[in-house]
Amino acid sequence: MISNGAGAPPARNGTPAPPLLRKAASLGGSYDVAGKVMLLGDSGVGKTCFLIQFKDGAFLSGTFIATVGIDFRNKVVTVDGVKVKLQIWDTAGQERFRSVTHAYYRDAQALLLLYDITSKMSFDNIRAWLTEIHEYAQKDVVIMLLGNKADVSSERVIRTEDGESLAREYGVPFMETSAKTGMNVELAFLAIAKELKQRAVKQPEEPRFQIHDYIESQKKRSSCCAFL
Ligand SMILES: Nc1nc2c(ncn2[C@@H]2O[C@H](COP(=O)(O)OP(=O)(O)OP(=O)(O)O)[C@@H](O)[C@H]2O)c(=O)[nH]1
Ligand SMILES: [Mg+2]
Repeated sequence: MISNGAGAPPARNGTPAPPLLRKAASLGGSYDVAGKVMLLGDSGVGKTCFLIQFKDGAFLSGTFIATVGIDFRNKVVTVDGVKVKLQIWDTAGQERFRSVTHAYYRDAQALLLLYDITSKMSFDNIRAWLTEIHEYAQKDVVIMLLGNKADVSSERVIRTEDGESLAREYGVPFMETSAKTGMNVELAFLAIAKELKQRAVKQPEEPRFQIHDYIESQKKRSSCCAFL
């Protein structure tokens, strides 16, 4: 069994606890595993709304207030009986804050890279974001590509297939999301939590968690686009 974080986790089968798990326990608090997730993508794609939808189940409509610099929220999710504390960093998409956010890439275990399905520019900039990620993030960082604002089908300019093929090219999982309706928002974070949990507490006989397969089997698809 895994400790609730109040003390050192017990050794399983005589093997010491993996580093992520040990670190979480030594920090105290009621969780078993901790990990840092960063939200990335152009200004206005919906990163802050995506985080608020996950954290509070609410949608920030009305005037768009661009994030200044960087901010974070914590949320603990339970996956397969293990409590995973996600420290979610919400970055500013505006170019002038780029040097501030670069400094945070190195510490992140997972990156959620968003574009807006109603903005071609935000989609075209994904390649540049991936170049930055490869430059500044850890080699084994988990990356997920998300096409946000899937609720606005009337203004869609990026087809689902375009997102899928870009994700395939870079070997990253993909889905369309909506910070407004909540579509696939929780799933994105749960998939990350499952991956982090597996990395921290995987038993030798346990099959490796396949994030691509998990997302493909769980994701909801937006019903639209037949006309595109
Ligand atoms: N319809 C719809 N609108 C959204 C969605 N997500 C965000 N928005 C709207 O898009 C605008 C920008 O959202 P933010 O979450 O502030 O964008 P951001 O990516 O955090 O932008 P920066 O902080 O500048 O990087 C706001 O007006 C939101 O209400 C969505 O899924 N659907
Ligand atoms: Mg923001």
